[in-house]
Amino acid sequence: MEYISTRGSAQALDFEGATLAGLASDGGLYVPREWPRFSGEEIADMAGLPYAELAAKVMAPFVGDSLTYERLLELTTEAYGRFAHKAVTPLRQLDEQQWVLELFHGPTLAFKDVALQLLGLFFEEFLSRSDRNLTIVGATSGDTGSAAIDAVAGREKVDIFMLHPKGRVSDVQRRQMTTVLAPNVHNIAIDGSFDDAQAMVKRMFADTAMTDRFAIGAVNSINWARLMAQVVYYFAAGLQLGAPHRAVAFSVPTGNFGDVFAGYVAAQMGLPVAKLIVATNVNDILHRALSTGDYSQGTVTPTAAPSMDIQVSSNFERLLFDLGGRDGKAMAAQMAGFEATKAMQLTNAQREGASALFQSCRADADEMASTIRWAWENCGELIDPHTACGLFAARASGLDEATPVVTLATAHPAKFPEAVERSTGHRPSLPARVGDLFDREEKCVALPGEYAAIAEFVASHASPRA
Ligand SMILES: Cc1ncc(COP(=O)(O)O)c(C=O)c1O
Ligand SMILES: N[C@@H](CCOP(=O)(O)O)C(=O)O
Repeated sequence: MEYISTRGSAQALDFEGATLAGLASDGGLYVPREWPRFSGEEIADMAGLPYAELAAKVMAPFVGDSLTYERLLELTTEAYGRFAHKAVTPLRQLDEQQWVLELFHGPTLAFKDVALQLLGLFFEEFLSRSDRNLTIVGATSGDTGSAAIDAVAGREKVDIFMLHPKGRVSDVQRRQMTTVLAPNVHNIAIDGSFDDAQAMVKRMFADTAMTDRFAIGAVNSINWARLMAQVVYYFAAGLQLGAPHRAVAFSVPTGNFGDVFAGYVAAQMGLPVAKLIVATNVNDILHRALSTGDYSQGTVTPTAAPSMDIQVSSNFERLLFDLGGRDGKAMAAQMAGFEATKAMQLTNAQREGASALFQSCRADADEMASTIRWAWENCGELIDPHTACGLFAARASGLDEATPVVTLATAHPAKFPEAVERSTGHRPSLPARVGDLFDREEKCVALPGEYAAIAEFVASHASPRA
């Protein structure tokens, strides 16, 4: 399988190359040259497979020659063996139509573990084939950071620099990052928002003073391998609810558009998907884009779902590229316009293409709180504020009663205990595996939200590329 950039001018790479490169050299995002497609019969044959096997089957066409099928299966078995639930991503029924897909049984209690546990193993595998060191530079609004750090802490040939917006992640989220004291882990709290952090990460990929010295790598959903691994749980849920014979809708709490884009990929691969519901909090650039065609960056408002406090949604570019006829030149021009003006109108083709599969919804603070309460009082389930955005949108979707709607439960409620307790009167406790989090020492540097300061810090702590 070959990977091409959404902006058309970077060199095409194989899976190994795209995984290590992260962002394409022209500033675009890598996507497979074409979507692999399974027949109905092939999908039916996947029913009942253990998660690690399903993962290897779904991902094999994307991985191509970069790994043998047997090696890929060894890696998925290792990655998903670390999850606390045997089903890895168990599905729970809330009522006649509503389901939640629990994606938080990994080591750091959010859906990010599903992809990042595997990505850490891919890095190790591919780096062992050369004498290259990788300098990972990432941005987090709370969950990617801890999942990525857990996946690479202590690994040889990798340094990780993780930027988070100071004071804008929950205490549990911050401590899950800053209490990892391995020498290859560098936490940086910056003044600014997640969007500022993400922009600085992307800028570093384009900074030849850095890229000449360091092999900069990505753990954000910039990295195609992240999304590829997330496609698998759409198949897992769809198969349990009757795929390929029945279509299922998914409601996805959304910020950077990675998780829901993985659902789009599952649909391109042949999984019957009735609808993808894009659920945002009040930071609603995606809801505005999908409902009116206006993709313009607003100011970030802090919410009880901080991981979705995002106003520049990186992976939306992948969707626009695909819906716009895969024209890299046009995409580069559209993104240059957005970068210059912070605003962009979707083309007719992009709007019409999106409306065939997507609908969107925005939840404000009261709607999130009342949904957390509803799940507790009616179904006995404690859900976190991000999941609540998804479930609010699922319940408001107006979809035919016969269509099952699966909300992706993206984080464990104990990551956001105050918000959950405010709505339910119950304070969720942290699972035993992270139980002493509040007794551990923290290590983190605070830097101004300025690119030069970040680049200087990275340059003085990273290992040269070889
Ligand atoms: C708990 C949680 N839910 C939802 C999201 C949104 O996911 P995405 O950025 O893939 O849209 C994130 C992070 O972005 C998250 O950490
Ligand atoms: N919500 C994320 C933001 C980064 O998104 P990513 O999926 O692109 O890594 C976080 O928790 O850090």
